[in-house]
Amino acid sequence: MPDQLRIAVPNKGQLAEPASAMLREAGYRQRKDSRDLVLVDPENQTEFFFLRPRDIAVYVGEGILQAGITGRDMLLDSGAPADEVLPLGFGGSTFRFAARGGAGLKVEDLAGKRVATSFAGLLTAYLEERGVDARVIHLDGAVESAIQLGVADAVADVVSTGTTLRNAGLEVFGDPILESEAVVIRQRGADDDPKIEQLLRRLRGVLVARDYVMMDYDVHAERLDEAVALTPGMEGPTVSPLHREGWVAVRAMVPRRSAQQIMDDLWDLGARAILVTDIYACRL
Ligand SMILES: Nc1ncnc2c1ncn2[C@@H]1O[C@H](COP(=O)(O)OP(=O)(O)OP(=O)(O)O)[C@@H](O)[C@H]1O
Ligand SMILES: O=P(O)(O)OC[C@H]1O[C@H](OP(=O)(O)OP(=O)(O)O)[C@H](O)[C@@H]1O
Ligand SMILES: [Mg+2]
Repeated sequence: MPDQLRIAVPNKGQLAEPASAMLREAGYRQRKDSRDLVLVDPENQTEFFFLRPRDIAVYVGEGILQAGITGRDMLLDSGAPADEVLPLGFGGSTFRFAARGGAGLKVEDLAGKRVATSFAGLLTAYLEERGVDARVIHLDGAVESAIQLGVADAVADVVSTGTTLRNAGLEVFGDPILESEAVVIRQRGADDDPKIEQLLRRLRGVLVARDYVMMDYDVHAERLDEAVALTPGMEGPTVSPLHREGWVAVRAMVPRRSAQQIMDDLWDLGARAILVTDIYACRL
């Protein structure tokens, strides 16, 4: 098919499940068997290729696949000619230096030392920028063991909760090298593509539906300005007349995480019949 969209999705690891869940929420078919390598979604004229997250930037950078989901850290580490076009709000992690607890290292102290990492591209660029001449030891994973096993003096690794580091008796030092999360990537300089625009609009819709709720309430017209200040909505709330003298009904989207506080504040203003509902999907 000529305008079939080809999209790369992580096949395993931390991003695989949440990436597929998000695409499913956006109305795309996703694989049922985690060993499937390709899934055709004829309704959306889209083919999904399940690939190692580390390889996704390579396929997209070469222009073989038109977009992909991977980690920002993996995109930058690859050096592939691809750019981030939409952050997706999951797979959040920080790329950081760590060493034995109490070692008291600073980044400048790494000169002449060995630093193990599975992100050699990112680490080398960071050390070069700061003029620190350290030896980068490239490992595939489980980097936290490198110090105890004596292959490195420090590591640079992905930290999420910090549990893995703690269990290995390591402590972070220096500023975070990179804040990462899952992102949609496209080939650098790729032409606009209506199918990609549609994919991005759908994913943005999922992000909004996850982060916002719809709030409805009734309030006395005299307190409307104060109420609207609490619930400004995206482009101003909908205000409709109520079949009750002096009262209006208001409807606005509010951030999910502050919904309870906003309800309390509206209540204190005299608002009543305050209802919160989930947004199933949206295009803003
Ligand atoms: N514990 C974590 N929490 C959140 N995100 C993480 C975590 N570990 C890794 N990530 C992020 O997920 C992305 C993919 O990493 P992941 O660990 O799944 O791949 P991998 O190391 O190549 O695969 P595997 O660990 O299965 O060998 C990266 O962008 C990384 O920053
Ligand atoms: O801070 P935490 O919540 O403990 O998470 C961080 C750990 O998660 C990832 O490991 P993964 O399970 O992907 O194994 P890997 O090192 O083989 O990639 C990452 O490489 C860290 O080791
Ligand atoms: Mg990993």
